[in-house]
Amino acid sequence: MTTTATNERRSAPRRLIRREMRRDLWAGTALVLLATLVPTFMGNVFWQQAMLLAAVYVIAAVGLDVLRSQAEQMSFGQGAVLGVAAYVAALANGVWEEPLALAAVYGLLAGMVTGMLMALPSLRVQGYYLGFVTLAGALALPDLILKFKDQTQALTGVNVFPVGPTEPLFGSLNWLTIVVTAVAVVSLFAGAVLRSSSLGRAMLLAGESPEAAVTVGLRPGQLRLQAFALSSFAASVAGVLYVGVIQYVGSGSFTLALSVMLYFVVIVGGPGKVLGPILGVGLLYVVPDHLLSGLVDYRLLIYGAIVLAVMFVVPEGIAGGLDRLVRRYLTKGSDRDRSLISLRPILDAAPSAEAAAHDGGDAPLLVVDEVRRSFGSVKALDGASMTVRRGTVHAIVGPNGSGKTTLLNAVSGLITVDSGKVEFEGRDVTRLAASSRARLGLARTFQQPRVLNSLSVWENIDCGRVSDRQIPWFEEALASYAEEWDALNSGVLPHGQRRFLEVLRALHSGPSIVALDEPAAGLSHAERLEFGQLLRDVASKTSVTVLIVEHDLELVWNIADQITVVDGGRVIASGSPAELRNSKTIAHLFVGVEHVAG
Ligand SMILES: Nc1ncnc2c1ncn2[C@@H]1O[C@H](COP(=O)(O)OP(=O)(O)OP(=O)(O)O)[C@@H](O)[C@H]1O
Repeated sequence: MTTTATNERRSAPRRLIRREMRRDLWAGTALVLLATLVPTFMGNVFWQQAMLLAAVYVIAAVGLDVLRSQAEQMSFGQGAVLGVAAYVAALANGVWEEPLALAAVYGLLAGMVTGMLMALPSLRVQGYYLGFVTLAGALALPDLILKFKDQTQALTGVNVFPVGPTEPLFGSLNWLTIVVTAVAVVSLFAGAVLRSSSLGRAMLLAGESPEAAVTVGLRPGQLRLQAFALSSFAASVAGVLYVGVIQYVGSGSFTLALSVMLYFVVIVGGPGKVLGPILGVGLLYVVPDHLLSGLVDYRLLIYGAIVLAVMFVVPEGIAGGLDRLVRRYLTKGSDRDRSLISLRPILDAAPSAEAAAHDGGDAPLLVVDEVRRSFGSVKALDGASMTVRRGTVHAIVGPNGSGKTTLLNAVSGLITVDSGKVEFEGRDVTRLAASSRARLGLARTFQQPRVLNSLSVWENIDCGRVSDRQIPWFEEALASYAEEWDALNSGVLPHGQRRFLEVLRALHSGPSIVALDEPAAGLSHAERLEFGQLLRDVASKTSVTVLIVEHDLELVWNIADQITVVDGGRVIASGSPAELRNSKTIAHLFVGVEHVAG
């Protein structure tokens, strides 16, 4: 068999930061430097402090953006994490009289613990439910500070005098200004590096489609916790720096309004964009609090109006809107002009000896034994059994609602079964999670291709690759397209090409079997013919077994070695197309089969 475990490094495009982010990173760096250093060198202490606080908010917003747009998690509690870190650092230095460095460490630890406590519910709930849980954290913090007023000195607040860091070095320039500015710039770069990394792509896939993520071996819960840890770290760093800038914390310092502002900063600024946090902080903090300082009591009202206006005009946020404009007017040519993707030349690169190679001899690759699964009173699988041989194209067919997709889900582990057994490569995987099955070589595609439009074609193919399994010649052939496909935006791919992309992604994980759910749905007649031949070649040239659920019987009859017919959750017939062609048992299920089979 060609699938091997190897530590060879892939010859994929390697870059620390995605090309299209670099311009924004330099612009963001320039904006941060200008905002903090111009008032500093002009000796304007008021604006110096205002801009340092804005930089602190940028740091927290970059972290929240990782959570919001990379991991697709909703948190309204970022202000509380920042607040706990700030409060503990202030208490440690101002009350317990610990040195500044140790106080900062206490603050960071307290913020991280708070963030991770808020993250735990993300293992069970997501979306708005998670948002509400984190909102409770943001609501509770001011009350908790008051409740423990003796310990928190809530009535007087805590003053901190970071003498060393605020000592002038040159004019108004001090270490605090240098550190806050540097950390804000570093946070922009760190966010961009994360987005460009395989970890960032894995987070994105797990956030947008947890189902697709587990089928390439990712663990979405773990990735969500990692995203929370990163964003909590950013908020905690921001909290500690907040104490240096404001030099005071009190019960009213970290109200819900702070969490709301940070969330809106991300949404209004442009989720997933380098410049988003900077533009968001500019519009939602600097404008209402300083440029319109007389209206500060109407802060929430101003936020609301700005959010509504921006969402109406540029739903993708200001940075997203700017990006669209730049693409439209400044980018020469477009992805639409490029040749799109193809599997054919890659499969044609197969060495001729490949077809015969199968580890494991004649032993079946996959055995499904008497599997049952009910949804309420519906018996989706009612004792279904099936044996899939290596290197074959094996089709599952049956009428609508007969249990085909459920059978595929039981095989790939996307659902648990009530009883019965699933064996893969001789191993009982019935109780194994989908991600673990994927790591063993069980790949999967979906009825609706799970393609991440914000990533390039190559990044989508390479998305969340977690094991070292690979088909060496396939990787070599694929790598020759890596540069070209890395420059191709997957958002422009038509439906049929998105299917190819999913198959490429599945094969890129070096599977023993690839399970495809209705791959021909939505394809034109010509595309179906091409796709059928490609699947045939996948089985014969890569030794990867193809398990396919399909309604298109013409396709099935033309490419399948074995067909399993499902009805009412049971397997009612199984055999080669020749064996099934004249079966009276199933003829009534497929009007026109004989005609199709010709
Ligand atoms: N998550 C679920 N909750 C409730 N019922 C479900 C669920 N998944 C499947 N079912 C039911 O189980 C039965 C089998 O569904 P399944 O999707 O496996 O059929 P199918 O053969 O793939 O159908 P189709 O060809 O229309 O895609 C159907 O009655 C369906 O309504």
